[in-house]
Amino acid sequence: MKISQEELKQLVDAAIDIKKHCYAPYSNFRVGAALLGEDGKIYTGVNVENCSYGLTICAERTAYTKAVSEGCKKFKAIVVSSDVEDKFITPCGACRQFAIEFGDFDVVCVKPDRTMSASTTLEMLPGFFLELPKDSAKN
Ligand SMILES: O=c1ccn([C@H]2C[C@H](O)[C@@H](CO)O2)c(=O)[nH]1
Repeated sequence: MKISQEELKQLVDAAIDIKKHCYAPYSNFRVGAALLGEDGKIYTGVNVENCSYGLTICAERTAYTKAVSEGCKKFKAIVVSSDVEDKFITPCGACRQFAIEFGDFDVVCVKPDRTMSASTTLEMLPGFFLELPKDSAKN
């Protein structure tokens, strides 16, 4: 992992704490995410569900969207937290594709007891699709 133990601890704390803001009345499945930008800031996110179920946005994509809209597009790591105690909950396919758009960085899944499983965006989506527009450096 490229981040320090102190950064990891802060991300784990934030990912667990932010679950209190989840809006998951349909699944009752809470997910919290904490994303560390290369700007040093932590961008958190929660899953936000909708009565039209397919409109639901995952915690991870909430965090990426918050970061980008606040001017940060480069990331060091994301920590994903759920309430599931007996296995690690890993990002869904949509969140993996959303993440790889922003390059290769650490992805850490954490259980309520703070045990962790570490991976990277690249490991999680081999053979990914990515076609950046030619003038993407400007954006
Ligand atoms: O990586 C994931 C997978 C699922 N969910 C959310 C979506 C939905 O609200 C609930 C159950 O799928 O969990 C996330 O936030 N992140």
